[in-house]
Amino acid sequence: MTILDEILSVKRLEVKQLLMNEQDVSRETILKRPSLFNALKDAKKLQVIAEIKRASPSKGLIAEGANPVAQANLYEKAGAACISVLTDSTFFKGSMNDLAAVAETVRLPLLCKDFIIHEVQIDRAIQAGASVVLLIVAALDDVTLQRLHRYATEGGLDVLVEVHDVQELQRALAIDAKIIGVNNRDLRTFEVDLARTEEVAKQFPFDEDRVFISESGIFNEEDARRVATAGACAVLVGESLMRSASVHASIQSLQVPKVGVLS
Ligand SMILES: O=C(O)c1ccccc1NCC(=O)[C@H](O)[C@H](O)COP(=O)(O)O
Repeated sequence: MTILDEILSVKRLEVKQLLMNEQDVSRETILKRPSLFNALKDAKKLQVIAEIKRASPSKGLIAEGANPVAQANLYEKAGAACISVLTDSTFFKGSMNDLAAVAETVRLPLLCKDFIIHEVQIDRAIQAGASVVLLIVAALDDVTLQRLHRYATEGGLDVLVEVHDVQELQRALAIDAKIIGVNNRDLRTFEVDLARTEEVAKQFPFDEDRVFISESGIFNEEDARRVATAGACAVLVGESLMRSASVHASIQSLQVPKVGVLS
């Protein structure tokens, strides 16, 4: 059993619980946030999606006592383009309360980073103030992927569709995903390799309608330059920012010039 299988079995139980309380769920959101797609598309420099990450299956505790609101404020002041909040509690020690608290303070696009398998989780993300949700291709069959993508888009959300290889990229393109991220972390071995971004980039249809993001294992300017050279317009960064002594300096160092891939 892979870690993703383990996580998904917990998510199925969580969804059952959420559905028992479904009458509480509305798709109301309080604040309209800027579009993540536009923020990434128009920027001249590599953009940073800065993640609030207390712990992870691969690294254990990273910053257990971190205050998500204080961290999000640091990210916003340092020039992050989007804040990502890990809301899973079992494996990442996050929560929907973290997301809701961050939503009250920052005005940036806000990503609910979880393992979404059902519409009810999207409703909860909207309710907590998210403007972006993550759909992981490896976690979903094609029909469910398309259904959840449409549901989130119709709910006014941006959707980050995560892939690990070229096959998954083709599945993301088949549903016309606009924001596609390559996760550099192998969810079976936890091995991180930025070559994943480079491999997928070779088959990525760079055009005005799509943005390409590199996720995981970005620690320094050299990493940022490498994925920017491959065509990424943004990086999603958790651990290195959570451990950074100067979030401002770290984020600034990742904002390297974007490399034009459009012909
Ligand atoms: O981080 C993990 O160990 C992990 C394990 C299994 C599934 C997902 C996992 N991480 C989620 C993420 O996508 C990362 O938090 C995100 O890309 C940031 O990665 P990093 O900068 O390496 O912390």
